[in-house]
Amino acid sequence: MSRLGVVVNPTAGRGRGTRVGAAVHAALLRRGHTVEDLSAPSLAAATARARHAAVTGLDAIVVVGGDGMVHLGSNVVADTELPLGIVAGGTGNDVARALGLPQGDVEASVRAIEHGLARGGRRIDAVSVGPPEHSAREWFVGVLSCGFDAAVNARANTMTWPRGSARYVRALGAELGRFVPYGYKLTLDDAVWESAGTLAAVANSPVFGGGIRIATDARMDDGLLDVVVAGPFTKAGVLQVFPGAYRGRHVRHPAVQVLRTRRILLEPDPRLGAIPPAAFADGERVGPLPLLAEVHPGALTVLG
Ligand SMILES: Nc1ncnc2c1ncn2[C@@H]1O[C@H](COP(=O)(O)OP(=O)(O)OP(=O)(O)O)[C@@H](O)[C@H]1O
Repeated sequence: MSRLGVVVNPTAGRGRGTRVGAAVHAALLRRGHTVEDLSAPSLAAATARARHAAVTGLDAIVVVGGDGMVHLGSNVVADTELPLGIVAGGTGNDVARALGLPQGDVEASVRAIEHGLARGGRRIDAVSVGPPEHSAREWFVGVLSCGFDAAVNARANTMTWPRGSARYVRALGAELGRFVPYGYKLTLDDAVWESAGTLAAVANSPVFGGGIRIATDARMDDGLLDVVVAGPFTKAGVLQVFPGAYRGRHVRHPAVQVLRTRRILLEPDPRLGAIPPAAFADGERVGPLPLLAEVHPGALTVLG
């Protein structure tokens, strides 16, 4: 039987988090595990609690929620031997989906976690990111983006209505009205991409934004990042290409390129276009460019 630190996001899945969290606790206790509740009123407070508990001899950290909770868990256990269990109960479960983990099914998630505890878990890549001039880094496991979608995400976070995906549609309309192409300089292992552009996404996993297949060939255990860049679309072009991205069709567009690298320096280039929006990774705000991101092969152990 294991000693598990469980972090629940009460707001995940449109407010269903508390109920799902209670079901996870009950299921783990029923199966004889010791459960330590590490949930807190905010993401930052929950991260701090989980970090503190991680050094007290837990067998795993288990997060309950969406991609934001996977982000939290990754930032606690990446580059350590402590494994991460995921009970996917968010509105966006892109990382769980990419890993083939159950979604919205507590019993199946608990079985997957126990399977991982018994078999030792699965190693996947994690990505460190931070300002190039400082050594401070945070981790992500899904996709980092500093393109148009990041501007939409930031705008949606300032809105209180409507709820769910309708909020993103409203934010998209608002951002499209003021959209001008951004100026980028991206320095990869073997190439430099300097261009006006609409999209710059650094993908460790193939899907983000609640099902957008941004980097169809990205693998979470290949030691590589798939960098998806798109040239300067018009507003009409954005509207034309965006819906196809849910099926990964955008990569066929001549203005879209997919590059591969282990390390990438993302910088604004004001000569080429507007300052790109602050980056989001796993749906959480990271910060403005410049940013340096680097993949760490096998740095995260996931149960399941
Ligand atoms: N007590 C809390 N613990 C953790 N995260 C919280 C808490 N309260 C609010 N949040 C917020 O919840 C967001 C993450 O939600 P998560 O990804 O787990 O679920 P979700 O339903 O998929 O969310 P969304 O679709 O809104 O991104 C974070 O941005 C975080 O700031």
